[in-house]
Amino acid sequence: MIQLDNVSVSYGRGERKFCAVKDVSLHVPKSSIQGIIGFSGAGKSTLLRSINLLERPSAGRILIDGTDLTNLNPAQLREARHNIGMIFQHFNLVNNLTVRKNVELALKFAGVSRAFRKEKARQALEIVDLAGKENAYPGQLSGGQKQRVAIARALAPQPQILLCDEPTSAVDPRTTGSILQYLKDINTEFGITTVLVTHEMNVVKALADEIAILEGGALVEQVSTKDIRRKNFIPTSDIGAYLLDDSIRLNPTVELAASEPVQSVEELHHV
Ligand SMILES: Nc1ncnc2c1ncn2[C@@H]1O[C@H](COP(=O)(O)OP(=O)(O)OP(=O)(O)O)[C@@H](O)[C@H]1O
Repeated sequence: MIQLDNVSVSYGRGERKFCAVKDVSLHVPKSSIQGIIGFSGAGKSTLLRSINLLERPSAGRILIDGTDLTNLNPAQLREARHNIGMIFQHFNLVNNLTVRKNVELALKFAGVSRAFRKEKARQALEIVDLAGKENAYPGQLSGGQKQRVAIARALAPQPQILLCDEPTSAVDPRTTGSILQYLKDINTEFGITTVLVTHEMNVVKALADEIAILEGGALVEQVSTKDIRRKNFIPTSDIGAYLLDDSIRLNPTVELAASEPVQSVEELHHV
């Protein structure tokens, strides 16, 4: 279970201080899928990254199964993060490591023995149907396969929570369907609580149980996909209205891209 209590996140200091997430409270029940949507710059990624403290809130609490992550010391936080997997828009694979070594990364950082790592990586790659690709390098894979490796990497430590930052934005529309299916199957089979940031209305409706709408860093609306399907949803925000149209993608400029380098050492440790 994830509980965000009055979370705010700021960037910069003094006169340059900018509040990217403003006083957001959100409850994500165990084993559910929470979508987060909003226009570009609304604070979606910042909010998602605050859940594992990749962005530390300037105010509020992040409770995971009742433990407030903002109160933990660095060693405790590292331990807590083993329970939280993360996948990124541009996969963040390490290009000079094989698929298997990429999947083993989080386990290696956790000090897991080589034999156990290998077995966990094998199991995780099986889940995403990449059992034959252990020795391939990321450069030899399609975008969809790279994202499946990233999913396997996030799953290998058997987390209870999976954070997904635009997981289908950098793959073609046909591949999007298969990535969504893997995420859905993983949620159903392992009961992993999933938080999904996306621009794509059809993606969030296909996957999420609940959808939170952010505008200017604030949570302006929350709706269940069940209510949308039953036509029980009367939107009060612009984006809420877009939810009724499957063809809309809030940020059409996202490029179908090859993988980008890992963005920070902390991120690399948190895969
Ligand atoms: N590291 C940073 N330093 C300063 N400002 C930042 C930083 N990261 C994000 N921001 C700003 O915070 C705001 C929210 O950014 P964020 O990436 O969370 O939005 P988003 O909704 O995920 O956008 P997008 O859909 O374009 O990815 C934006 O105005 C952005 O410019």
